Amino acid sequence: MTRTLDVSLRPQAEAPRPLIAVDRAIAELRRGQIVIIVDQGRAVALLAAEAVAEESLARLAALSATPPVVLLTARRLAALGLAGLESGVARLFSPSNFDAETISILANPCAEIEPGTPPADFTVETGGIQEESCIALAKLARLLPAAVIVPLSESVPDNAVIVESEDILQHQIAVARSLSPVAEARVPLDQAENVRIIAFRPSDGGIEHLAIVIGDPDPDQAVLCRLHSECFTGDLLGSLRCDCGDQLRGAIGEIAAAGSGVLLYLAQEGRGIGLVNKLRAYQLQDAGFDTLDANLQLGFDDDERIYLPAAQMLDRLGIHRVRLMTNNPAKVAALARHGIDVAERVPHIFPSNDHNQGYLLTKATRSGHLF
Ligand SMILES: Nc1nc2c(ncn2[C@@H]2O[C@H](COP(=O)(O)OP(=O)(O)OP(=O)(O)O)[C@@H](O)[C@H]2O)c(=O)[nH]1
Ligand SMILES: [Zn+2]
Repeated sequence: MTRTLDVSLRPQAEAPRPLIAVDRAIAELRRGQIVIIVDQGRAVALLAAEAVAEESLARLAALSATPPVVLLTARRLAALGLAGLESGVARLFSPSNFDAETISILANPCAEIEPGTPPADFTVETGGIQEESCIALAKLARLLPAAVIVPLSESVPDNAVIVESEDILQHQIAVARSLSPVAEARVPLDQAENVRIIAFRPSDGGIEHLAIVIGDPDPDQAVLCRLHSECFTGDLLGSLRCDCGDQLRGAIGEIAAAGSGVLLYLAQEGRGIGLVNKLRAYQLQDAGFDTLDANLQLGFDDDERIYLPAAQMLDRLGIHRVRLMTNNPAKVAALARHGIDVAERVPHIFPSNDHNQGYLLTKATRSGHLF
């Protein structure tokens, strides 16, 4: 007798305090507000570089006896041709103090201002845990990974959100672990009639991921499975810059033809950098960078995704062994690390077009994708 997936929906668990604090900090940062980050009792006031204007920079500077420090990733520093750091986050000091325009040039290769040469008289230091958590927060907020901080020497501004470094650095993992199914509905698709969509919500109030369950997968067998990272442009608009639309519809068709399986629709737009940053990466690609170098120019790693959310969803669905449809060996390795047995990698290749040939070639030659 075959078993069927048994998903019990539960009321949403109350979020632990650190998850709430980080979620609030993300929202504040996205609104261009100052957030306080505390590490071992030391507090800094933080603004996302993207949100810096003369006015907000002056508000930040007024909170401290020492001038603002710009934080950039080692990737962005290298892209700017400034003396390097192997990895991690750099603290930049300027004897002439930073103005908003300089910060924009430093943070954003797509800045709408005349891209002058950034002043060369910076001092660069390696940042620690606190600085890394500041950049991690900007990334969680799907902003550019660049920030401005001051050590807090005045009292904390009214209503400021205060968050611990450690809570920021643990956030992605804590959020993934908190994912649980909150809604389920039957949604017949043109390629597959017997389909259920199950929404998984994290307890921090963040974005949901979806499991698209096709047919009745038997959890005692290796389940045919696709992990699909959200791509607004490819999935919804049929963009020719990538292969995502074909891969999404192709996976649904192949799973339906095989009888059953699961597609996880993961909220990881732009390999985890968010839609706005992906559009910036496209602008850089039109200026000659490939898909990986465009990420690095923006200060990101080439791929910012983690697969704990996917493993957690599979676990909640009672699926522990899969046949994974992917060309990306890193996905196979990541799922295995998180305790899912990948019995087989099933290639998931579609024809290229004039617009995505370079993109696919880069994936094959530089990202280890197997075509
Ligand atoms: N940052 C960035 N993301 C992109 C770009 N083009 C597509 N994406 C995103 O990449 C994700 C899809 O990942 P891919 O690298 O195409 O493929 P994969 O998921 O690693 O591997 P497969 O399982 O073989 O498809 C989606 O989230 C897209 O939004 C780009 O130029 N820059
Ligand atoms: Zn895409």
